[in-house]
Amino acid sequence: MKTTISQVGKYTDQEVVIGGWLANKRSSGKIAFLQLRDGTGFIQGVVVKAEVGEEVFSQAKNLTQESSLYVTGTVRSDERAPSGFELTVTGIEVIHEAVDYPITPKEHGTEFLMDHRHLWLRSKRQHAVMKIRNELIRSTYEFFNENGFVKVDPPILTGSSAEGTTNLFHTKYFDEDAYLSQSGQLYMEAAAMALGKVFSFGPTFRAEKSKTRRHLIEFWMIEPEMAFMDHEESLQVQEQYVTHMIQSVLKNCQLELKALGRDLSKLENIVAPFPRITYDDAIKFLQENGHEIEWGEDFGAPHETAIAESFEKPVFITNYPAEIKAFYMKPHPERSEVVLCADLIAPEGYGEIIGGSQRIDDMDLLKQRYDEHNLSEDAYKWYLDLRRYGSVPHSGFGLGLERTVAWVCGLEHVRETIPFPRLLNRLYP
Ligand SMILES: NC(=O)C[C@H]([NH3+])C(=O)NS(=O)(=O)OC[C@H]1O[C@@H](n2cnc3c(N)ncnc32)[C@H](O)[C@@H]1O
Ligand SMILES: [Mg+2]
Repeated sequence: MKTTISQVGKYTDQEVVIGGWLANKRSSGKIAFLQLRDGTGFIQGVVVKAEVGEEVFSQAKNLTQESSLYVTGTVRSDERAPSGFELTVTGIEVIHEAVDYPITPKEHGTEFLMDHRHLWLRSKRQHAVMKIRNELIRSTYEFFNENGFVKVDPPILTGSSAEGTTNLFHTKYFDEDAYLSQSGQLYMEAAAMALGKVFSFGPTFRAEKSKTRRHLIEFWMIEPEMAFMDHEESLQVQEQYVTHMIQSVLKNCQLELKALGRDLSKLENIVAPFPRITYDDAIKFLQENGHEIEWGEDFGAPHETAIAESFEKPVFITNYPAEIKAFYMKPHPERSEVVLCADLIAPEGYGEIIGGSQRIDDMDLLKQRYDEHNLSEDAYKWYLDLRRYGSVPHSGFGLGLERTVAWVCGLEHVRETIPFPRLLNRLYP
């Protein structure tokens, strides 16, 4: 019976054929242990010379790392195995012999691994990260579909910037200037006026010269937008969404979390509601704890980490100064110097995973912001039309997928959270 490693449990004590690769091997004169992988998982194949005879045993002994092969064997339950099963090998058919596979079982430096990302992706650790990334994506669609949101895909090639013009990727659109999308938000606002509650999921681009463990040049963002919902209602959607994702990973990715050595107690208590702290109180907290920071300044990574350390769940920091936030954010009704926004800061030093706000819904105020931010009325005329024809209160947010993957997996750097990371000075492979 041809099957995959993830399905062997259905064939205990039966003979199966698995197509895969040799991830690693150790052997003695009488027995060989083959670490096999097939993309769906990992399993150990045991080859006993006395049982398989000289020819098969010699094949096993001569197998090279990452050679592709078909293995025939009997599935055995084994509670010591991570998957709960092992294979008693009875036959080997080599498909293609891999010679001198560069990523050997010994330690390798980061740059070496990044230069071989197209192969590094095969390792058990990267496999676990990609499976958790997949679960975060799957549970995202599940949450928004179950809550009446419609998937809408904003353009990647745009003529405008949502998050300021300092980190835009320019390109030509025939004879016109164009930019790779920094955020689909403005288009999602138009979609929300047509469909009520919408969400996007796609790549976004920031030409930021930030060389930190949290910054990618190309990253994937989930951007929900909700007509008739105010700032607080949006925060409730955010905390329910993050809760759903985390609990889904805990339910469906135990094997992968174990492979990463992740402390599950750090994730088990991640359930709504999440704490909220105002920007004002965050500034006071930092000043009282020895940080040199004045009201009006933005938070850096050390500030976010210090604030988050006071909480075991992600914490919303709300109502930042208007001066340090984007043009589209709605001013606080009683304090025009702050805006109705929030960043969601993950625990354990993982920093900002969500940025969101209630949007300006008044046309004159938005026009005033265009002037203040030197935005071209032509490029943004369509965005103003959303306030000209049936404007409504509306809110939305953007969750960075890779930062969320880093937090959930307990990873040191976002480079491991995306199949082919684009970092400062890295466009290969
Ligand atoms: N629809 C919205 O309201 C989203 C809004 N226009 C926006 O882009 N907000 S954000 O710039 O804070 O980015 C949102 C999130 O996107 C992530 N982000 C933002 N920039 C990056 C980089 N450079 N690398 C990785 N992840 C990044 C991070 O989690 C942020 O919290
Ligand atoms: Mg932000």
